[in-house]
Amino acid sequence: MAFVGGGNMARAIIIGLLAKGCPPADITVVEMDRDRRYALNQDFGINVAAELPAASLSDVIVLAVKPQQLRDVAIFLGSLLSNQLVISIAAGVRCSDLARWLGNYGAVVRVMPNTPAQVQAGVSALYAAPATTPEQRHLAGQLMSAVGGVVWLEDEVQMDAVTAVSGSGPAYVFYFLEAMQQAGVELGLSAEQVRVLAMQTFLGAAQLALGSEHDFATLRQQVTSKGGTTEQALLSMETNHVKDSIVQALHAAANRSRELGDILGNQ
Ligand SMILES: NC(=O)C1=CN([C@@H]2O[C@H](COP(=O)(O)OP(=O)(O)OC[C@H]3O[C@@H](n4cnc5c(N)ncnc54)[C@H](O)[C@@H]3O)[C@@H](O)[C@H]2O)C=CC1
Ligand SMILES: O=C(O)[C@@H]1CCC=N1
Repeated sequence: MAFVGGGNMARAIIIGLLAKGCPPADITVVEMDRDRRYALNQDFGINVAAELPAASLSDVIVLAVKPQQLRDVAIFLGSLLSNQLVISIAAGVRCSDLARWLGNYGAVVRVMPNTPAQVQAGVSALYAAPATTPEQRHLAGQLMSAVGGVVWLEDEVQMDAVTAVSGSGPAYVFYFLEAMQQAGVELGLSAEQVRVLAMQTFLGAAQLALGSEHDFATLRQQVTSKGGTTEQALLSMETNHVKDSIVQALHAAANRSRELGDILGNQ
């Protein structure tokens, strides 16, 4: 398989694939930045190249450049395609626009992964363009399930919501962890102590929810003793409209995904 663009997200998927046992020789990355290219080769022993034709030798080509860089890449790549599956992980960009840029090439699957792919704990949503074959859909699902969970979408419009929830999601978790670390330090713990406490709390809570039949609200109530400490924390969050802010933030992310699709699709 080949990746076009060897930045943060491609790197995360590649690390996950290698840890899963994918041979380094099976991965090629086309990366235009010389330092990044060199680092990818040094760190992982994978094939690297500066020019797009190297990617067209692969059966699966994952487009992992920024959404704003995708059109130029696709226009060039289109003339090099024969029968490959093209996967795009770019936020916002719709399958129909990508297929058009590729020269009306329909074997396109749109994927929204996230960076925990690096530790095979990612989650990806996939949407296959109508012209893809069952084998191509299977291949895309296989690739992404090597680095985490997979959810297929019937309606591409849902990709904006997925991007807001799980694509950007790890950043919200880290933001919350940063806040917990700041507070923990202010309250007298060392940064390292809070790091462990906060991380394990997130992991443990997610694992608890995963194995539970209860909804999130019930699990929250199970922590919240009447007249206790959690009640005060949650009261403070309610007073400060924390939940509303988070809801608004996800709407802003989904809006941006839609907007990127509109702007870039009009080019
Ligand atoms: N970072 C994340 O958590 C996620 C990112 N995505 C999507 O993944 C894509 C990549 O995002 P990041 O990895 O964060 O960006 P990034 O900026 O770290 O990586 C993009 C890479 O593409 C390279 N590049 C640009 N034009 C190129 C060309 N013509 N040929 C070869 N290489 C080229 C750049 O040098 C850079 O290394 C974006 O479209 C983004 O929407 C999707 C899900 C999550
Ligand atoms: O921030 C972004 O645009 C990309 C897409 C989802 C996560 N990172």
